[in-house]
Amino acid sequence: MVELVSTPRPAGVRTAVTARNLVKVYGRGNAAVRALDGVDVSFEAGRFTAIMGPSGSGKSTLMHCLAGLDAADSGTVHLGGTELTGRSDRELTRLRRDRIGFVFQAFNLLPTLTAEANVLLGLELAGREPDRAWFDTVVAALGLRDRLRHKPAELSGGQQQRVACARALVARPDVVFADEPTGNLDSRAGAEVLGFLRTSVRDLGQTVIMVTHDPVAASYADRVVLLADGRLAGQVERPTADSVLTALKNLGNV
Ligand SMILES: Nc1ncnc2c1ncn2[C@@H]1O[C@H](COP(=O)(O)OP(=O)(O)OP(=O)(O)O)[C@@H](O)[C@H]1O
Repeated sequence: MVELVSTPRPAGVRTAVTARNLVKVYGRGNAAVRALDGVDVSFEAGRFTAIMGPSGSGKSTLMHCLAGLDAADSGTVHLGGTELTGRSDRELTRLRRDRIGFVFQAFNLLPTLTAEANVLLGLELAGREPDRAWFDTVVAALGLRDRLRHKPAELSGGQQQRVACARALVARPDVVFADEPTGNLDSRAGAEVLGFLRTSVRDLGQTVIMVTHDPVAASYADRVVLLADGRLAGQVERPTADSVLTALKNLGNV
């Protein structure tokens, strides 16, 4: 284990997502890869956690299993008090729709819809009425008020990712999963998106779990969880870009 700084958990901290002894194997026989090799990890509600590790260490696989996008071979995942493991695709689709927000590297906006329609699409598909006051809060926090009538092609990459963040938050999900959210952005636009994710945790009480390769991006989080070879390899509390880089170097892979 590297840089394992443990801080006492304040009383009353809720756990948003928990994985226990998670195992995921791709392929069979000699070609089998243990992408997750018994991962035990918890993510506290109301905190911003980054998942880091070398290429191939299992970050995406872990995130997909935590978010109910992929099924582990064994072990359990709980979203709050709800067990995700063993559920049908239909139940998982509903759980994701109702309780999880996603921000992907490639934005994944619908090109024919305006920014506003993209933000509200998930609620519409779920048959839920938007809370207009909350919509306004999220749109204002992301600086999107004068961009709502634009289509994605008329927006910069940073603006498109801010629309994706608004779409993730507008349904007040239990947790937002962000997969390399700044991977397609320049450093200024990336800093804006990370600053917003940080604000959504601090001011709006959101829970964010982000996969990233970038120690600077990880420094916006409250905690960094490190993976190596499909296993938990340590964590860094109150990370800085330097402390994250040191922790990664101590894994022997940078
Ligand atoms: N669909 C798949 N079929 C076979 N092997 C896979 C599949 N998906 C992932 N793997 C393997 O599982 C391991 C973990 O992959 P994963 O994508 O979770 O790592 P990662 O840490 O997200 O990597 P990166 O930082 O490069 O995106 C790797 O060895 C990868 O080659």
